[in-house]
Amino acid sequence: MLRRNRRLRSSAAIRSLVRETIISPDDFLVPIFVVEGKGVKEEIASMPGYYRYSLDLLASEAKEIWSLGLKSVLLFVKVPEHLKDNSGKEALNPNGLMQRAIKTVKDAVPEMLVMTDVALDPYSKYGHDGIVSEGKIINDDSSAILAEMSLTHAIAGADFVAPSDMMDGRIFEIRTLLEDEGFHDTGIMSYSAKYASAFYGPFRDALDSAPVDLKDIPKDKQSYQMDFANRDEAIRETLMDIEEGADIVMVKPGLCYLDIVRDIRNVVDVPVAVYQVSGEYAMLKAAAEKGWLNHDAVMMEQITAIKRAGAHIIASYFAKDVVKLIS
Ligand SMILES: NCc1[nH]cc(CCC(=O)O)c1CC(=O)O
Ligand SMILES: [Mg+2]
Repeated sequence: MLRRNRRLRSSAAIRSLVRETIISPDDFLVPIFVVEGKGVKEEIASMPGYYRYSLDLLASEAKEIWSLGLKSVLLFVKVPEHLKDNSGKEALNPNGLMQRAIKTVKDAVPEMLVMTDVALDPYSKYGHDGIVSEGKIINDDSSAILAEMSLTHAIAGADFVAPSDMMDGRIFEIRTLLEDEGFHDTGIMSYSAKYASAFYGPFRDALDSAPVDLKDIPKDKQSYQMDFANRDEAIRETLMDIEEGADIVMVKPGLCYLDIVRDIRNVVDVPVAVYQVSGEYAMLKAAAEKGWLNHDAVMMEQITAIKRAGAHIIASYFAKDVVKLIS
């Protein structure tokens, strides 16, 4: 007898009854960009509708995010030029912008889950995620600094640190130092399979954190972020991070890496996060502004695809747009 699959598509009611992937506010991690100053809410030119906030406005933004039913934020800072060097000194400042941002969000919304980006690029005069010496990013020295940086975040009250640097062994370094210092409850969301992607452009504009064009300074991050041609390598990277103590693992970017998301989801027993990055956000905003794509329809299709591929958690600049649409 003919199987009539269309019976399960014949009405909105049956389609919603059999729908396999449902989007909820609890799926999202909301990235927030923080800057020094007062009363600052500045739009990022390449990310229409996304802003950098000074601490006084960060508090109200956190409250607004919470009021929308979003419970988790991922903090990033734009560090003043004069504080950037090749040592990560400012990253370790207990009264640094990130450390103050953590306290600001926690004071404003104590129940908010606060995660923090851990990498040196915003603090680096060279725009790299680690210490640069003789044309190389020095892995072990950078990992040690990143562990100290994570500790300052934990002391400031971060619930999770999110190392986005891709140094080998940094998860072990971070976990060991947090345990030694008694921060048994501070989690690690590791950017485990992070690719050397061209989709980070708008983010680097937002934080002024791109690699500089100087002699003996690598022009890109390909010696530490992964080659986008590689698939099996992502499993090795991810299993290593779990072994070293990661509580959550991440694939990044999102849309062009859904095969990786599914591969990882099939082999791990920890939550899988996916970062729908700034370039993915900018693409849709630009096409929608041109009237070439239906913003909300494509946004929901992209977010659903990322979750369908296996993401438990989606870091997305669309988070507020989505929850306003689905509530
Ligand atoms: N290491 C810092 C970091 N953390 C998240 C992103 C990109 C996020 C985005 O593009 O939305 C980057 C930029 C980079 O690695 O160069
Ligand atoms: Mg790794």
